[in-house]
Amino acid sequence: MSVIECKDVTKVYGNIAALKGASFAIEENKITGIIGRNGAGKSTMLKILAGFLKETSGEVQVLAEHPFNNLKVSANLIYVDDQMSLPTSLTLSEILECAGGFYRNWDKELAKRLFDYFSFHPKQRHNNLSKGMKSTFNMIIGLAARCAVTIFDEPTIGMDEAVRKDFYRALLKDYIAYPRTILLSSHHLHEVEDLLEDVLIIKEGKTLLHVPLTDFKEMAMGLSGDLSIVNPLISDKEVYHLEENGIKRTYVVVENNFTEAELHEAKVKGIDVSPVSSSDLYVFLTNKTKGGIDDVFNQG
Ligand SMILES: Nc1ncnc2c1ncn2[C@@H]1O[C@H](COP(=O)(O)OP(=O)(O)OP(=O)(O)O)[C@@H](O)[C@H]1O
Repeated sequence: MSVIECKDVTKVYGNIAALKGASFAIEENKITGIIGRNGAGKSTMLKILAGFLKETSGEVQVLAEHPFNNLKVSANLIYVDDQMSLPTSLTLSEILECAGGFYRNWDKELAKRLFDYFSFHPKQRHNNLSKGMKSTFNMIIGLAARCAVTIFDEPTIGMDEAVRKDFYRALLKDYIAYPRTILLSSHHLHEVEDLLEDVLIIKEGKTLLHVPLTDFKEMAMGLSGDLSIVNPLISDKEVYHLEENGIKRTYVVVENNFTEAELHEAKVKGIDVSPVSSSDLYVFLTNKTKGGIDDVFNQG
């Protein structure tokens, strides 16, 4: 069953089109990674799902309701980012108490255990926390709320390496014990891929791809060797990336629908065939322009 459905969703801010017709459906009780480069439209999309922003056009349904200013959606959904606005007059322990009154599945014990584990002081105030500590505290609220739809928008901003690892572990453990629909946005596929069931890639305001992570991992193959030999081998395949290494050598990343016979032929002809990591493929698919940073320094 789909918990979230978007059809042709657009969002325009002044003269900037942040979303240009995004369509996808998210199934219940899955962890989906919302992955995309800076400015791709991830936060805009997630804020629309959370009901904080209204789409400019298109259809959005969360828990079978239109989310904007919707009480059913806000009672069953939590959106966690680094700008979560929490009452400045309350101490951290008072904030946790209030959250307990708001979210009906609130796990007080879990919140307390995480609070102690990360060494927060009950009398501290959210405003005075460091960047990483704010993210950690927000994550505690996001996990303990146990909302049917839980959105973490780049939740690890500012967290050090050890805390990040703890966060991902806590998320996975709690999800296994209490399955729910979790959306986790990140620029870094490699950092979150062990957690994800599905990956939804947003590029320039549109959904580029929405597939199980296992499929994504096998989607591409890299071939490197003599250009004149590689070219005929890939003539019927979609090319995701092309790199010229020297006058005749090329490295090309293409869709992986090779037959055993084709792979054998490539190897016999001296072509190196290698798998492509999901994070490399993600970078290739989301590159804005052909070429790379080196081109900036090779002008003139
Ligand atoms: N409130 C706003 N007013 C005007 N433009 C905005 C606003 N919020 C976002 N944008 C623009 O919309 C586009 C998408 O931004 P968004 O924050 O959704 O992307 P993102 O994928 O979350 O980016 P990042 O990974 O860098 O956080 C960008 O061009 C951004 O500058």
